[in-house]
Parts: sequence; C-alpha cells; structure tokens
Amino acid sequence: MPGSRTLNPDSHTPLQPAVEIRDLAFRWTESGPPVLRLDHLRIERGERVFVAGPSGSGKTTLLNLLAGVAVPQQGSLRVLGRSLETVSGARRDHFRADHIGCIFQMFNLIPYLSVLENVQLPCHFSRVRRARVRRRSGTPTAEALRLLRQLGMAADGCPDRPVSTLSVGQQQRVAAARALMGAPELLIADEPTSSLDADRRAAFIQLLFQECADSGSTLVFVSHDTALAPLFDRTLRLAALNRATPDHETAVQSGS
Ligand SMILES: Nc1ncnc2c1ncn2[C@@H]1O[C@H](COP(=O)(O)OP(=O)(O)OP(=O)(O)O)[C@@H](O)[C@H]1O
Repeated sequence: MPGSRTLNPDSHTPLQPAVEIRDLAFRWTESGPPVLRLDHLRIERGERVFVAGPSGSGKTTLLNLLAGVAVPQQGSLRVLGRSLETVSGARRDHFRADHIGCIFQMFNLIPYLSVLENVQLPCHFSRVRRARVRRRSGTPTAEALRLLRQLGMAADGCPDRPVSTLSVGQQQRVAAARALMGAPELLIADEPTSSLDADRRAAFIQLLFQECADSGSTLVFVSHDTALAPLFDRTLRLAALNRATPDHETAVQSGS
C-alpha cells in the first residue's frame, strides 16, 4: 500500500509526498497557449503512476516539470518536499542529479562512451547516488553490471561496446539502467518500453517495479500502451487542453 510508506526510517518524521502540485499552469512560450493545467495532483512515496493521454496532451511536459527541466509560470510544484518553482536552475540540476532518475524519449546517452560508462554517469554527478551505490553493491561498476545483467545487457561484451553501436531497444535499456543507478527517490520514464518486444517489455517493467520496491522509489511512467496501465497503482489521464471539443479538462482518474 503506497500511502503507508511515508515514514522516514532514520528520523521517524513523516516524509513529504513524492509530488504535490496545486493550481499549476504551464506554457512553453510567453504568448503561447497553456499546454498543461493541473488543479491538484498528489503522488505518494512509493506509488507507481501510469500517465496516459493523447499525443500533445502534455505528458512529456509534465515529466519535464517533475524533473525541474521546466518551471511552471503559475501554481506550486513540490517534488520530494522541495518547491521547484522557486529555486534556481543550478539548484534544480543538482536536485535532479541526487534524487531523480530520468528515462527520456531521446535517451540522452553519450555516444562515444561505452555502455558501462554511460550507466555509471549518475555517480560522477552525485555524491548521494555514489554513496547509495556503494552501500548496495560496493562499487559503481558492480552496481552497473548488476543492473545491466537484470536487463539482459551484460553478456557478449555488451558492457564495453560504445552505445552508438546499439539498437534503439538496447539503448533504451541502457538509459533505464543509468536512471536506476543509486536508487533515486523518484523515477520518471517517458515511453521507456516503446522499442522493446513483448518479452523484454514484461521483464523491463518487472525490473522497474522490483527496483522501486527495494528502494521505496516512486515511479511516474508515461506510455501510449494502455495495456500496461492495470499493472500500476493508478492512472493519471491528461486531456489535450487546446482541442476544440467540450472536454477541456485535465482529468485525474484513479485506476484499480
Ligand atoms: N520544447 C517545446 N517548445 C515549445 N512547445 C513544446 C515543447 N515541447 C512540447 N511542446 C508543445 O507542448 C504540447 C505538449 O507536448 P508534450 O510533448 O508534452 O505532449 P505529449 O502528451 O507528451 O505528446 P506525445 O504523446 O506525442 O509524446 C504540444 O503542443 C507540443 O507541441
């Protein structure tokens, strides 16, 4: 039960929710229309949330806001208890490096680095994640290999290959392993299974769930594949704001 995992075992003080949004409006350009409006959204620690909605409804935009890549022009946005709309870009970058694992649609892998080097990158940017990796597996290399093994990417010299030589589906798994390094409290994933076959997709989701359960991480997962939705604790459904239909609301719907 996600809502029950709200005590910090170290301090015995209640943890803030993973995400709390109020009266948020976001537009990409000053004169452009709002692309996302959310009156209230609360995601508890440890929850696994599936984000659905038609193309252009703002799913990726929402992940950009949660990652602190973009900031809302209106409303409040608290992630892991931190008000992201009030802090500088540099602080948001630091916060993201320490606490958020991102699997973006474009992967953002560094082409001239090997698979193993790419997966270890979060440890270069964050002392917090480095410390967690040390506690879990001893070294960044050992933890990266553990994750790559789980994703079927540790055999046949794969860890030493430059990522530019990998298929899109393989790159997707490398991006996932990198996001999971150092057990970030919040994991956000944008269409992370779009290039995987059915078997790999099932294994991938199981791994994400297992890793999140082991570390109490919260998962926000965007996908057009609504067959996956019942696997999650609930579904957040976004509706396109600028469609010429009466349905202009951004709806939050609870799944089973
Ligand atoms: N960097 C950007 N600059 C300007 N407009 C943008 C930018 N990124 C997205 N948009 C616009 O914001 C709206 C929401 O886009 P977004 O990518 O969040 O939708 P989405 O629901 O993730 O779509 P898809 O399912 O196709 O990935 C769209 O109208 C899009 O054109």
